[in-house]
Amino acid sequence: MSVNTDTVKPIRRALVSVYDKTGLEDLARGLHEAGVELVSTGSTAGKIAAAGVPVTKVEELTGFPECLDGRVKTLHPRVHAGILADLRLESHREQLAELGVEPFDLVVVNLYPFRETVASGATPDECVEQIDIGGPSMVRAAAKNHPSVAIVTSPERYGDVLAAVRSGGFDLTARKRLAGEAFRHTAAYDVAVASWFADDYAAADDSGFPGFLGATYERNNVLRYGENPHQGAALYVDGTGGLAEAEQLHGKEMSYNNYTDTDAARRAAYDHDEPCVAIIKHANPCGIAIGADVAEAHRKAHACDPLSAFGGVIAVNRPVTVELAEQVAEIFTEVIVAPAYEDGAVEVLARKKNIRVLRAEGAPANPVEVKPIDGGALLQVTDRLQADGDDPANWTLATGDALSDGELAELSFAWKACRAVKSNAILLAKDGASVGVGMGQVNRVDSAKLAVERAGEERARGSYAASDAFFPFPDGLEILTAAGVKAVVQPGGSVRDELVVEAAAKAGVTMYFTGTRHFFH
Ligand SMILES: NC(=O)c1ncn([C@@H]2O[C@H](COP(=O)(O)O)[C@@H](O)[C@H]2O)c1NC=O
Repeated sequence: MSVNTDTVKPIRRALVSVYDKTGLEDLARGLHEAGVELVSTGSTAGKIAAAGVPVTKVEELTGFPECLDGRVKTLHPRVHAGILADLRLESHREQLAELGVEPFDLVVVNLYPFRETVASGATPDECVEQIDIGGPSMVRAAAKNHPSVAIVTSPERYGDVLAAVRSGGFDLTARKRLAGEAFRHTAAYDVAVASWFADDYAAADDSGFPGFLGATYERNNVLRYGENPHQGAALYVDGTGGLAEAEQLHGKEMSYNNYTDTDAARRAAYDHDEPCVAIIKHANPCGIAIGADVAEAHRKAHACDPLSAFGGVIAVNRPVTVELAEQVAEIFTEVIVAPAYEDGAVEVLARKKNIRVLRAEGAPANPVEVKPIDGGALLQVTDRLQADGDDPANWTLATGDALSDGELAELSFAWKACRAVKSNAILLAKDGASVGVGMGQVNRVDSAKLAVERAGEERARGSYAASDAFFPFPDGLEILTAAGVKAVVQPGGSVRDELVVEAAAKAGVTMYFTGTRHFFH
């Protein structure tokens, strides 16, 4: 970054008050060596002094002791006038001189660990005690007064501070950027506090939904474009890891559509406890399968619809083996995402220049989903196969012979895999693999036709069928029975269930009701 020497402001006096003392000693030493006078609070001053660096305690400056267990330390006009004086104004400079207050050129503050304290399961009183008051006041004051003061809120910036001090100070552009970072820091902090009050400590009702929805995201990177080339787009992260912060081990930059498909792929693959591979295009599975290992699961998933799998996004719920990598390297694939890669697997995948290889640990974990709508947002608890009806032990046999354990496992796989398909969804499965998927149709009959057509006569016969929602009429089901499916699982609950059950019985097909629906839009 080029420095504008006209606006560079030398740093002669610094106020340092930090909870996280990482890098503090080196910072203090560096500032002192550059001739900067240091003023500091309680244990920060203690650590600086212990490092052999001269430091003035805030209480010497204010003439008032730190009190109330640290609740009042820096909340004093001698501190805040020193931070807030606009040194461009003669009147402010004169008032400081009259009051005997010396200005600060640099403020270094980081805040009490409120979020971490809540996450540790601390008592409400302990959490409240970790709401920093004096720190944000100083940070906001210094950020507001960036024409005169530089504000630093992260130890990661200490290197920049020392470089700036040695070269004469920060210029206005740098001080503005630091002020922006500082306001983001306090804004995120306040959102965390307000959310804790709204979610937990002082929830307005027992609906389970907070009265206030606050979220803070940092821009991670600007993407080439959005869903289409005429739409600008960028990726933001919330600091919880997941796909948004996945490590890219190889390949071209991720696109907007790569992210949405990879998200859908991980959602699908992690629904299964067994080694699973999901191949996704336009957020729908063109193949999903479980296997003894991930290579077998991939072969089965790919066989579902090899034509559509071209240019797909693959999610794996186990480490990628070299065997799987060899298979994937043979097929044009946009993205592969997995929790880990065995030695040599990335090298095999990297033979293809364009495939994006991502490592994202753990299953998708967002407990709630927020969907923007015009003028607002919808929030819902994330669907994670958590309903009673997702366990075959709770299914009701609506008609036909009860399935054996092995057959029930097949039907259960179809039920889980069907959840990954956009509604209206019908999925046919055999041997732990999808063989025909009917997705995104505006009536269930067409979804059934699509699933049967994609499976082909041979694969449809004897397959296990799942429907994400009930059959409103027998017609959709009849497409499946005519194709010779062995069993069907569906939520049930239609006013015409009786007719649907009758049609299944007539065809000699076993049908289970789950009592649970899995719309996915
Ligand atoms: N109350 C105050 O006047 C006050 N002034 C600064 N602090 C915080 O005290 C911490 C540093 O304290 P110490 O130097 O004692 O470790 C910093 O995180 C700072 O944000 C304060 N603490 C909380 O509000």
